Amino acid sequence: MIGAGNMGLTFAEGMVSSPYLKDGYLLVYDKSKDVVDALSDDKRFRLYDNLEDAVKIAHIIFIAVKPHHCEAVFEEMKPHLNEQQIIVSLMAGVTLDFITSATGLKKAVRAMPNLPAKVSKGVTAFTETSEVSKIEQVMIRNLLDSTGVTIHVENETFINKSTGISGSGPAYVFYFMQSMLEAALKMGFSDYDSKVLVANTFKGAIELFNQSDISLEKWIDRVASKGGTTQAAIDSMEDNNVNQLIKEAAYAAFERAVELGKENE
Ligand SMILES: NC(=O)C1=CN([C@@H]2O[C@H](COP(=O)(O)OP(=O)(O)OC[C@H]3O[C@@H](n4cnc5c(N)ncnc54)[C@H](O)[C@@H]3O)[C@@H](O)[C@H]2O)C=CC1
Ligand SMILES: O=C(O)[C@@H]1CCC=N1
Repeated sequence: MIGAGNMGLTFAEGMVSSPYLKDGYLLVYDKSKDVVDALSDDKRFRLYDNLEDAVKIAHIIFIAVKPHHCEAVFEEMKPHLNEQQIIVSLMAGVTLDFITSATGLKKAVRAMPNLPAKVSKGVTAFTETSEVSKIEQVMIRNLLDSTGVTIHVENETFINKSTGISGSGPAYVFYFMQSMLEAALKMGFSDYDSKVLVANTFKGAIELFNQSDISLEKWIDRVASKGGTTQAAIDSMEDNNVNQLIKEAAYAAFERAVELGKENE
């Protein structure tokens, strides 16, 4: 695992606690001394402060640095790679073409995870170059599944699209929660009560949604009595075009993922 920040460490932890990796089989490299020091007593990982030593012996190389840092990492690791190795990028935007040309590797996977992976509730979309065999796909999928659920998508456009829906999506949910929290505080609830009201409203609504095949529209109808309070709220959101604005936000993230790919060409 190259880069043990939010995502890299989350996946490293998920993978070592899965049945697919024995303790001590995951090599972790991060450029930051603080990150390496913080993990130095962690017996689950083999820590490296030298990229060359780690990548030489790895079978599968995960990379989770920020997109603008990857070019330097690829350049440094390229001389030490061999063509049997598989590279799995968790980075937004960076294309398979760029990854394969910058590393010389042919077997490459692009995965788009999200932050709930930290609590094993993540969702990851992935796709790969044609050189990655079916068996290798299953192997990678098993590792990605260690942080939640995984979907396979047919091409990279869907990786950029999933960035706009699920990769960035937790932030949209937090944004909506923040607005509701601010409304609760303004109404005079305490900090604690506001958090309890908001967090449990999201949690409960999602559990209901997951427990049946009923559409979201029908769920809205079940909450909203004719001429009642919910209808007043939904009408206010419709008048303010909130539905359209949320869709535009998801597309903005999708388009930014495409742009990030171009910036790394
Ligand atoms: N945070 C999120 O919710 C999501 C992030 N991602 C992707 O994951 C990647 C990492 O993001 P975060 O974990 O949030 O960032 P982060 O900043 O928490 O972690 C990046 C890590 O890379 C290390 N690093 C920087 N340069 C390095 C180098 N040359 N060699 C080795 N390590 C190096 C840093 O020290 C840091 O620990 C990004 O490419 C992002 O697009 C994807 C989906 C969701
Ligand atoms: O904001 C970003 O660029 C990364 C990718 C998806 C979530 N965080």
